[in-house]
Amino acid sequence: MKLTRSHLTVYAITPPHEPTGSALLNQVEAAIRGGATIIQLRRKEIPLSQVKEEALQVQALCRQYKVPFIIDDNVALAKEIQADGVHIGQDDMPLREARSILGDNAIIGVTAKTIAQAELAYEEGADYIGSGAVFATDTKKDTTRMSHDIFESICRAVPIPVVAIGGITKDNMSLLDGRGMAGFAMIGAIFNSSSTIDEIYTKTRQVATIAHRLVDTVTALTIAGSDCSGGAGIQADLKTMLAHHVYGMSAITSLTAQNTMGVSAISNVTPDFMAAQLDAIFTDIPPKAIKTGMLSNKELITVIAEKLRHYKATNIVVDPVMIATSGARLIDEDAIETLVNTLLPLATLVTPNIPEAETLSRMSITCGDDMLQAASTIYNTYHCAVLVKGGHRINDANDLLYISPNDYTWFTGKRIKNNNTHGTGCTLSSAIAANLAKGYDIPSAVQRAKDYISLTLSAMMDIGHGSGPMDHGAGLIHTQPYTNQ
Ligand SMILES: Nc1ncnc2c1ncn2[C@@H]1O[C@H](COP(=O)(O)OP(=O)(O)OP(=O)(O)O)[C@@H](O)[C@H]1O
Ligand SMILES: Cc1ncc(CO)c(N)n1
Ligand SMILES: [Mg+2]
Repeated sequence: MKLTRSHLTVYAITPPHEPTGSALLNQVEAAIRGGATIIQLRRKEIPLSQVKEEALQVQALCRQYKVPFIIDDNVALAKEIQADGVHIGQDDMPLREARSILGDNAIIGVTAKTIAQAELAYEEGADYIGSGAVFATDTKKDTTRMSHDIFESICRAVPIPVVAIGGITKDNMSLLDGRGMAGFAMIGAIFNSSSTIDEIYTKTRQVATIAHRLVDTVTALTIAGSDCSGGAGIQADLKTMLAHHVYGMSAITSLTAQNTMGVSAISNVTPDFMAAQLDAIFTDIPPKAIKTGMLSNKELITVIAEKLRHYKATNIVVDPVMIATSGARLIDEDAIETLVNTLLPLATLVTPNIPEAETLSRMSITCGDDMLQAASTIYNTYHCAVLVKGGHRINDANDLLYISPNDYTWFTGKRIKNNNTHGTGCTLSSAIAANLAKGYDIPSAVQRAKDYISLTLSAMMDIGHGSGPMDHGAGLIHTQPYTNQ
């Protein structure tokens, strides 16, 4: 079987001896049904005669589910039963010898703890690398823990996929976000001799959901204006998506000549050109989430709404941009009705700041209770979740997420004493879209976006003569373990 990168996402390794017999087979099957993408038989504490019998049984199961079957260390056994491949450590049979025995079609994985070992393994024809221990582990007593920076350097050093191994659990996997791994090799996070089959299935589902979120390339699209100074608009959006390891694309609605002092000119694209941009994107690289920002006129809004319906776009975050931080109007007065009537019905979430929420709810907002009332009105009118941002007028950092009348949450953020807040709204909404693209639910996506914007503001970057932009790179998400899964 030819190895693909996605085979390595959920790498389930059997425990060294327990369980055995049918219990082992039942647990392996539950793991595969739960989302294991590759199985390794690693039975360090079982007599060789029994391992062969087990290997044939587990192999048959893997063949049934079309999941690669790898044997740990034992090249001869892998050859004898024609397993899909082997995994060899630095002290096992040399790679070239294993390759000469198993042939070019076998999958050969190699453990590497340094860049040099990884590079050598790649040069000698390894199909993937296993590297760690990325967390403290009790499975291999002699193994030392590897820093995540070293692990990332190994991932970046070779073009073949690298699997993280060592002490991985559903609770710590996200700490490796952005490190470049192709998957997670796990033993105890999946298998346990005292677990029921349902428990194995559930545990595997949990780690598989997180693993896919962390390793799959997800795409997101921003449909917004260009801010030539880079602080807001699609520039802020694309930097934010990159920081979340999401592949960002952009359909530009307007060009603005803008900097930290204000907006001096605006040139809108034509509806036909907007349609062409959206067709180009959706017919080739469908986005998993959409963020809309500056939408200056009703003609553009109409064509955007039509195309989002046509392509059945999902995870649509509408940032109802009306006035720039510098005070410039970014939407025609007569376009607001089109925005609320044609786009908000498609929205997963709308993210107004205080003035925008006042416009959408037709009420003034001077306190937290007003924010709640306005959110409720917007929800009842447009039937989408609402995030009313505390922003510059109420409390700067406490936002209200209103999902339904009985489901609303205050997201408090520490007020960061930084006058450079150009593009905070754009950044927050595109961070939410990036997290929705990665599979997070709305509350988790909002929390992670708040975490992110706190990092970009705390960097205290200070450029431009006016209210400057944030440092989007400061929030590179692997520099900060996220509080929620
Ligand atoms: N000084 C600050 N400290 C911490 N968080 C902040 C600060 N200022 C804004 N935020 C947060 O940034 C996010 C964007 O809110 P804001 O009200 O700035 O949106 P906006 O007015 O739409 O921004 P923009 O000017 O980019 O359109 C919100 O989560 C808000 O709580
Ligand atoms: C292009 C653009 N979009 C959105 C905003 C809102 O900050 C801005 N200032 N510029
Ligand atoms: Mg805004």
